[in-house]
Amino acid sequence: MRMRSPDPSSLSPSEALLHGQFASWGSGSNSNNNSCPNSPGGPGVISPAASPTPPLASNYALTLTYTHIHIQRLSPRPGKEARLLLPLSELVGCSCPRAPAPPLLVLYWYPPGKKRKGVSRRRQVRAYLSESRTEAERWSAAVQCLLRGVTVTPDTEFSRSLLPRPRRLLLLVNPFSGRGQAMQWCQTHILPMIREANISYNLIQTERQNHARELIREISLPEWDGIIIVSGDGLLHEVINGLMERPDWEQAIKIPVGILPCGSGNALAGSVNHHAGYDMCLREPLLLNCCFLLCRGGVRPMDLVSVTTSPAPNSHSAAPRRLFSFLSVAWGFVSDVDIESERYRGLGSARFTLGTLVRIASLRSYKGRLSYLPPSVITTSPDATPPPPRRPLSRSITEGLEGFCKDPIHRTSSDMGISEQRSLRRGEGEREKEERQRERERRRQRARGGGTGVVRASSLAEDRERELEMEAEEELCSEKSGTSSESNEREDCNMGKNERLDRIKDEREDEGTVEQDSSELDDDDRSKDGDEDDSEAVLSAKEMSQSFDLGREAYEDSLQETRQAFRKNSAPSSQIVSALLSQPLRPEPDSAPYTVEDMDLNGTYYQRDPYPLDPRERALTISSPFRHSPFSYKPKALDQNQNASRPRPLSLLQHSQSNSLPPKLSSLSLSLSPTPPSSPSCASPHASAYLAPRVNTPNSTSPSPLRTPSSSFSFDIAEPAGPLKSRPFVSLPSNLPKDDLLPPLDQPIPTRDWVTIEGDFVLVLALYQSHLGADLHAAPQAQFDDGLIHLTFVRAGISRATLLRLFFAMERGTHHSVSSPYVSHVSCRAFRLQPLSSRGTLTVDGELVPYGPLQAQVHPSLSRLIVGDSGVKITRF
Ligand SMILES: Nc1ncnc2c1ncn2[C@@H]1O[C@H](COP(=O)(O)OP(=O)(O)OP(=O)(O)O)[C@@H](O)[C@H]1O
Repeated sequence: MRMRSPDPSSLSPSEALLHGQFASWGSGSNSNNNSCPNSPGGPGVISPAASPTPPLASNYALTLTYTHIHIQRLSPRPGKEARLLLPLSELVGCSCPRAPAPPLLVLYWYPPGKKRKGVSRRRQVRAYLSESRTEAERWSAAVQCLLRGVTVTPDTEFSRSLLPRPRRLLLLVNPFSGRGQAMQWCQTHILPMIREANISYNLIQTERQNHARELIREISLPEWDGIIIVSGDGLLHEVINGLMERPDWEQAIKIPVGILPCGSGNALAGSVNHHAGYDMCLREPLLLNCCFLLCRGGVRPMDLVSVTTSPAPNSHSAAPRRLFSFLSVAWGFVSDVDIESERYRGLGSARFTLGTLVRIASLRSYKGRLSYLPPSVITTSPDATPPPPRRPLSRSITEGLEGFCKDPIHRTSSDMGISEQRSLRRGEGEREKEERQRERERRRQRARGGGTGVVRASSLAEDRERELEMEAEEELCSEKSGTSSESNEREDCNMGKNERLDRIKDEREDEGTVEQDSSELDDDDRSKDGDEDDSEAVLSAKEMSQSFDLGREAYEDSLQETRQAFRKNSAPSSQIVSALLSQPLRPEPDSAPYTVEDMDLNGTYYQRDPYPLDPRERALTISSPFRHSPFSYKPKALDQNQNASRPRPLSLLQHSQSNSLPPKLSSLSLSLSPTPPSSPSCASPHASAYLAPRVNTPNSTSPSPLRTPSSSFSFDIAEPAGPLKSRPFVSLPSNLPKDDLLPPLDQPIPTRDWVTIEGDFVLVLALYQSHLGADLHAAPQAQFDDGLIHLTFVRAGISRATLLRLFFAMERGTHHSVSSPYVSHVSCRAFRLQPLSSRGTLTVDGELVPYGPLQAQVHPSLSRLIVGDSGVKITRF
């Protein structure tokens, strides 16, 4: 029992709404208990034969204020210790069971208790026996009035008639979500609490994909006070889109929606939990927190993002498709992990951790173009008159590049670490070198007059990252020095290290005179000599492979152990990763080292797998993504090995068969054209010549506008990574909110105010909630209704160690302090993503969408989310 001051007798009469005397019920001490006072029958099933007064009854004085119930034991042993202050904010409800039950005031209290990780609520039912039924009902009505936000004063005559009608909720349960526990948790946790909060409900189990979407399109909404999803985020995606497909979408989308987390990611539930001020938690503690907040009933506005995707390849219509998203758009690493980790679904949320490790071990990158509109730019419709010319608000990305970057947008990326110079053909090296020399001069002049400092910061971070990698290599070398058979590798290691040290030294010397220019110097040095560059790349690939190679057995053992650990307990990511990484990260003596096997004429490395994985997990490995074409290709077999024992949602089975590897790509470069390369035509049927890719053969130095017949270079809309969710075609209402910041998907975006980055990406993530999963605090600054899309993008070149650090830090939301020039976090109001790699996965709210150009715009506060008492703009439902 939690005894707290103040003394109820010290309350001023103006604070007290009610005061009365009660006797104990049940155990006699009325101490904490987790059973209903009417047990074993549960609330409202009281046996009249039950003894109302135990042998040693206690007496209590109860005082109700606006915020608390003060409980003072009068006998036996009155005194300071016999006081309890019960905050109304921790109650979900109260009741007065009907006759023939005794006249009881029953309080349903869910105080938060500290757990090893996060908060766990514990149900406590406290029952007090009143002198009369009228008195018990008066108290029950008073407490419920306060919980429902009814205005009361000390003069109010409390009765049931003051209470608004009980709330009615439609619960939609996906019985297959997460580990398939949704129905069980309904019985054990959700329905009992909802009943205690005096909420009436209808529960519908979904039977198939899109069932919820179809239901929501048809039902009469005024009958419901809220629609609650008992599942993962995917079912809410269906509900939101079902609401937006209704002719009355404007009212429909205002119906409060809530989520009770039973999925494996539970991103929105993680955000709700976080904004309520609770520590990160998973599984039942998270469910209890969210259910508690639902019963409290606070609602606040939530932004929705309108996403326009390319048409599905097999669809009749060639028109882009529009859908509404409440959570995220992901491309590359994040969507790959989401889709590929379906095979570990039995692990619950740990599937993402395992998926992350697997994907980090076989890292891929994707060529593409990302354009976004920063939030401070006030832009009207693209058709409207352009605003007066002013300096673009594209901050550091284009700053410092004026004059350097005339038309080819992809060069702007070099300032942020994309360093596309490294992928330039040798024939272009001289011209580039001269250009850079001139730019260096310009920068020197600018540096004398002050500058942004952004470039400098990036280069330092890059140095740090290189140093860290060298430290890792050094460790590896020193470990290897114990084994004589690997002396050649040791030499390689040292050579690579010395070369790099020299290079950093050179750069720093230059920095002594030119503060802001390190990234250019770095690039300059790198492109100094094509031969040197190549050999260094080979070395680097070798070093990197050594650093991160996991031997087959070690990996499989650790995987096995990790899986066992997962089964026992769905631990937070960091514990899981430690379990996995506690295995020595050394190559097995027998296993072939992870080396460059071959290099084709285009500079594409073919590598052996870092470890002979299950063929399903075999994937690409990047040696040194900036230097040459990043991809080497290993075909990925379809996942034949799904666990058939457990019924699975159709979409999950489909996802699990995704064949999402990028194809073998020769080194690509884009022909340059004066036309702003911001149209997504690369993947549209109306592809423009300026984006036509060309093959970089040794003899082809000039861009060819013609398409190559090679299928791997086809930029027509590619097959999606896996079969897409079959959505019945529903024509959207014509008066949906317009994406006034965006032109149609097949037209170029405005050049003014937009920022475009082109290059090789490891991931692009657009998030509008604070969490990407219940334990991934990926956008700490995000609010439900901030009117912003929070973009994180990671460019190729990032080391695996840094990427892992980034995800670790994301658990605590501290990843913005992970300094790497390859990682960027920006906010925007609209963006366009144009994948230039012909294969990959794109997800919206974790659901697969057609792979191809996609664009999105935020629509602030379009919907309403049940969040409990957190936040300021709360109305009750
Ligand atoms: N009864 C059902 N049978 C098959 N599929 C269903 C059923 N109900 C819902 N679905 C679909 O299952 C997919 C996954 O659902 P959901 O996202 O809610 O769970 P999850 O994937 O376990 O959770 P999370 O997204 O948090 O990982 C959704 O695309 C949804 O449309």
